[in-house]
Amino acid sequence: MEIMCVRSSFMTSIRHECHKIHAFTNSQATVTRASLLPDSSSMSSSSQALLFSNARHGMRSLKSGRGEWSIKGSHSNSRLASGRCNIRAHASDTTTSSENKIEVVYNPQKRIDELTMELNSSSSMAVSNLTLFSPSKVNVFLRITGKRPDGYHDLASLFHVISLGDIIKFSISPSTTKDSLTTNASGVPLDEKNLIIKAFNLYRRKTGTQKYFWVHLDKQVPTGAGLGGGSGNAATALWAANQMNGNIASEKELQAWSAEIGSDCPFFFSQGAAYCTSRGEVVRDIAPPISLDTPMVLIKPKEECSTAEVYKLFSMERVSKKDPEELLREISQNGISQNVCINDLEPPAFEVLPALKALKERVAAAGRGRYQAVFMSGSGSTIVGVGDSEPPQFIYDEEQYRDTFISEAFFLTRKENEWYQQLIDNTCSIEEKTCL
Ligand SMILES: C[C@](O)(CO)[C@H](O)COP(=O)(O)OP(=O)(O)OC[C@H]1O[C@@H](n2ccc(N)nc2=O)[C@H](O)[C@@H]1O
Ligand SMILES: Nc1ncnc2c1ncn2[C@@H]1O[C@H](COP(=O)(O)OP(=O)(O)OP(=O)(O)O)[C@@H](O)[C@H]1O
Repeated sequence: MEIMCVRSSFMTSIRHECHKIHAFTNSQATVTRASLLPDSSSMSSSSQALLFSNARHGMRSLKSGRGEWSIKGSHSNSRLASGRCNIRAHASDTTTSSENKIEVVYNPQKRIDELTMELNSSSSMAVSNLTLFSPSKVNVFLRITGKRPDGYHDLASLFHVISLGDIIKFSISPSTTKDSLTTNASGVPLDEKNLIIKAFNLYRRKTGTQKYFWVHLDKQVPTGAGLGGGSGNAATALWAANQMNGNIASEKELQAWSAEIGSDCPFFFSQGAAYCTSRGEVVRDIAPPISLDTPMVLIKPKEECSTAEVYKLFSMERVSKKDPEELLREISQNGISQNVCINDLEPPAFEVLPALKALKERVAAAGRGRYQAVFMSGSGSTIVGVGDSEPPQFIYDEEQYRDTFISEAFFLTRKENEWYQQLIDNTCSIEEKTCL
């Protein structure tokens, strides 16, 4: 018997599946012993800890008066990149003389595939509640190739979705006149200026639909960070509105419409890695050029960078001469390196925020040999170190960096007809890498 669960609802699933074990062994008998044997050798220690703790909760909640559930296995401290989440569980019914063992293999990716198929087969049915992960992005390189008459700049950039993201809960509102938005974050507008509300207005205008929404935005991505958090929210809201209206628009239509909200929005309708040109809205999907299990650290000082202000200070005299197509080829063939991670917005951003230049230089110097590349994302103010999930020690030690935002992240992709999924415990899994 093979039973699978989705990682994000691991605890619920394990409870459910343990009930099945119970029923399978003997519906009258009390299952008195079960053990979980995680395939721990291939999991990172943080994933193991989480699985062990969730498993314990699941088991405890099942424990009958006389029953005893236990978990076997031990944590390994080694941090291993490939995070298979298969777990083998043996349940035995010791009220009978024979040991009745069942193997339960938790294969999260298979479960995700299964759920996706279910969703696809009912894709014309509108849902009334939806919770989605809204990821952010980094610009692995960002070349500015010209100034346009409309005030925007032409760019050529390798964008990649990353695992740092917000959680957004959507439901259909009884209102026929307005959307309602709440959030945990201060400083994020809750009115028509919010990119989520802009996305709903756009969706209704384009499709002629009349549904209004209740939304709660649980913000984890800092604003003014060059991580496109707001743009990701807008793309996620368009996706949600479409789901809640029976998927009447195609992904391509959502992508094209989203350019009216912001230059970064259409990218989120790629599958996670894309070469973007024009003002950012011309999106060419590419195979992820960097291994998805490559860790990175995001370091953002408390000061924000305004995108408009950075572009205002930009000058074509300070740009790199490297051909962006060449940069893309190099990274696809040889992987990420400091040479390819060029961001033409660094000079103007460092003018807006002089301390950012020093931060980038210090991270690069302190992490030499540790990070394959250190660069600024978008218009700043996030500095990204690729190759390690920890910042250099001075970030923790020095008073000036006390309110610095620090997060580990991984590169992330999605499948067609599916939205991005949150990585459990922010840990990359090998299944996600092979499902591309
Ligand atoms: C820096 C990047 O994040 C790189 O991905 C993007 O270029 C910015 O994209 P975004 O935040 O979606 O930007 P938008 O909301 O479209 O534009 C904000 C402001 O940035 C400037 N802007 C933006 C994009 C672009 N290609 N050229 C520009 O000059 C414009 O002054 C614009 O008024
Ligand atoms: N849903 C939203 N989430 C965050 N900010 C929003 C949202 N809607 C509107 N905003 C406004 O947009 C500003 C920029 O936020 P955002 O997180 O997109 O910045 P960013 O990371 O610099 O984006 P980009 O990389 O696209 O330049 C915020 O200061 C906020 O006032």
